[in-house]
Amino acid sequence: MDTATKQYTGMNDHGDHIDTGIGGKRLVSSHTPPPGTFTDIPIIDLSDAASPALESRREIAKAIHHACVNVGFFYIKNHGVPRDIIEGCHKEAHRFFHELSLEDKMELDMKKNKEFYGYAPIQTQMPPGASKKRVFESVNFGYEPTMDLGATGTEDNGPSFWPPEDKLPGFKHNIGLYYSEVMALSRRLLHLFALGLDLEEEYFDQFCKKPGVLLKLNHYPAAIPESQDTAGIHAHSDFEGFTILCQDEVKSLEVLSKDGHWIPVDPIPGTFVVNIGDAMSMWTNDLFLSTIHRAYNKEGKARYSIPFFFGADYDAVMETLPSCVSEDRPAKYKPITAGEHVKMKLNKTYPKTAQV
Ligand SMILES: O=C(O)CCC(=O)C(=O)O
Ligand SMILES: [Fe+2]
Repeated sequence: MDTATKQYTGMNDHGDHIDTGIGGKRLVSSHTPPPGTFTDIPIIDLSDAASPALESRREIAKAIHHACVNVGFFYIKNHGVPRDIIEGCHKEAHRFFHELSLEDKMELDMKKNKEFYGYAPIQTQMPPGASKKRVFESVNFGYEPTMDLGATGTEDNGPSFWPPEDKLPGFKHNIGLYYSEVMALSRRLLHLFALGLDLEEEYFDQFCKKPGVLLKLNHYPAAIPESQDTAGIHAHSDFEGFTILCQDEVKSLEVLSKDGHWIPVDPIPGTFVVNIGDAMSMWTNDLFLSTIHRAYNKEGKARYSIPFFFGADYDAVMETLPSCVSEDRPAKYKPITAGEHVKMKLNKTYPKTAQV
């Protein structure tokens, strides 16, 4: 098949609706979008994110707020993460997936880690109890205060599985450089979210002392040996507060618009994609959209992506934000700790008996 016209065949999410992670339904339209339909993901310039002028910060916060309410996805440029550190992280992702044997990778098997850190392989067979195969491989690394310049303590949320230094020298160091940068960027974004929501700029800091964050390396191979499957990740919303996604140059990612159309989120050099996750949607009483997205192999090429999921401290109680409730908009969600919410989702996504 011509790769340019390759159809989406990978996963069973092409019905007339998709369930969100928090009890809602999103329609999927079978019609092409009418002319004038919003199909662009906004690009927000963060050059002034740390400007001493409150008005400049407020301008950016307004643009972010608008994107969160209307799309749930936006690109950020001039985000401050050095290019060589991003390239270094991509290089390490490549080394992880190609220089380690499957046996080495399985030493880090996520099924053996209480916190869902570690490696999850491609599945060529449907595992018992699973509703979907996992047609990509990935590895997750949890919060480490040594990789957080804003850390106020020295505790992690449980140890990650890192590949041994003699197997992949320099891996942890280079991933750590990227980790620290996206942690710092996340903390800047939190201030902008707060400002846009008419809260004190530092409002979220109290809930993010030992945050539930996860850096994930994804590899979607060009072809899966002995399988008809194409690599991809099925339509889903992310669980945490928000995600900072670093893509390579291969086109693959799509988001479901409010009116039910799949919109490409093609890579733009020098940018990250930010998307709202379920926790932020709950926290804002559904004001911010945790948008359904998927990635599949449209170009017939191997692809790597690096999402960084940012969630509040596991013991932080997410109670609907004061600026997001009103008489016409009563609170929809009961208070829940960020940990309870995320663990419930992770348990469903990666059951210890059958990873999906
Ligand atoms: O690979 C991508 O572009 C998206 C990955 C993703 O959505 C995820 O890992 O949650
Ligand atoms: Fe995702």
